Amino acid sequence: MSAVTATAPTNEEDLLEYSDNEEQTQQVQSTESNEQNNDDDKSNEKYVTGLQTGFKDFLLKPELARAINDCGFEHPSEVQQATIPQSIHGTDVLCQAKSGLGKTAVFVLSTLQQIEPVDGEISVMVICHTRELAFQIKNEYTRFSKYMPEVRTGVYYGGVDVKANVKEFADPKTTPHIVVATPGRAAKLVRDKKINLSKLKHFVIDECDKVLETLTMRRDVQDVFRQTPREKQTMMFTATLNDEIKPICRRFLQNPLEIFVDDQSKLTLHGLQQYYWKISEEDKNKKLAKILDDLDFNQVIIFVNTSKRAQELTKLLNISNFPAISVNGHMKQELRIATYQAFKNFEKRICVATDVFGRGIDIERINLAINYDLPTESDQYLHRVGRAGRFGTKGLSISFVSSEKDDEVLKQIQDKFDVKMEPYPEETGIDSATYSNN
Ligand SMILES: Nc1ncnc2c1ncn2[C@@H]1O[C@H](COP(=O)(O)OP(=O)(O)OP(=O)(O)O)[C@@H](O)[C@H]1O
Repeated sequence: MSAVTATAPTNEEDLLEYSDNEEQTQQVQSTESNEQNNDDDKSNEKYVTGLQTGFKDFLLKPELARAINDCGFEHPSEVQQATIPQSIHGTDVLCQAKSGLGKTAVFVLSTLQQIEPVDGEISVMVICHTRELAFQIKNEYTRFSKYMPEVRTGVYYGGVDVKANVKEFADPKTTPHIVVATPGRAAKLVRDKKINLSKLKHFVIDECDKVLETLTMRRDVQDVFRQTPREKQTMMFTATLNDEIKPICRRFLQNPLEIFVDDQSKLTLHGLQQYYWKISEEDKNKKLAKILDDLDFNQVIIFVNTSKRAQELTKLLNISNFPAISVNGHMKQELRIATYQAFKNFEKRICVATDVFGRGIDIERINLAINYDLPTESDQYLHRVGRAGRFGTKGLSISFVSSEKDDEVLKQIQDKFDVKMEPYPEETGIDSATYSNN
């Protein structure tokens, strides 16, 4: 991980001039500014650096310090150490750091540290790409603002009646100080003039590469961003950030602290064993059943590429006595959130999901991620398998490879992230001690 401070001037016009085909080149004046971050390069194997910085060194509000303690966080992770000292003072941030090492806490703690809640004023806006992730981030705010009862956080996403949202924003006593939203719903509320962002102080985009790469989402975010004051803190986070998307991110930022993982191999999760299994499409169900029978997993997430396949596979698993649930885009919104919650609460151990669950979702007990369908691009693979092995824990991923296209993607994954995936050892199996955290 390397950190640089960058001068990336932006103004409202810059954003208005956006063109989707436009490639912007930023003149970045970068200086290696943070020795601690340079040291991190060498200790990348560890998720907490040897410096043993404690959360108390950040001099956070006592209410926050107590909540952190209640969460059982002992030491800040590498990315938290590299980012929080500046982000709590209002510096803009563009941060890439590997999956599961606590990027969420960076913006949740930084914004809660700085917030001075005023009735009727929205201070913080967090945008992310899926409804489940918005819901999860809202819960993180609830967890960390436990001792700040005056702070209200609300979550807003499509698929639910907008009227209830509008009612909340109409009354200063119920208007949230912190809004967590998906781009479409946030833009709708802004376009219909139902929310007032003129007092906004912090703007956060989680999974920023995904949000800004997808044209509809990017347009929605721009519409929302334009309604916010120029003077504010903007922070962006992701595990994957390519060179095409960086300049687009920078357009929203002013003099940001930038943390990048220059060497993609460092994105590999060290606690995660990764296997592939070359099989035909027809054999997938049989082999999946074998894995579920043979392995001693805690919770498993099985990724497929379409909602229809998710539904069919879930049905089949249930018929075969593997009690499974599914989260996919073909479900009613309330059921999607309820299912996410049930899985998070360990009520079911097997979840079949599309990429709705492919990024950001944090379920502690998942120690097995299966790509029943391999994703079509390598970055998405990294996000998916990162659902297992959270925060330096052990985990296992198995990816079915069943077409020429899959072969290509497998090669890209191994080259890009410099990871040597082994064929799944069907005969010998895998010692559960190597992927189980019990
Ligand atoms: N300092 C810490 N000590 C212990 N646990 C932590 C700490 N920071 C974060 N965690 C926990 O680690 C898990 C992963 O954090 P989080 O979801 O923020 O990761 P992330 O970096 O956003 O990952 P992704 O890129 O997959 O979205 C969460 O369960 C979180 O509560």
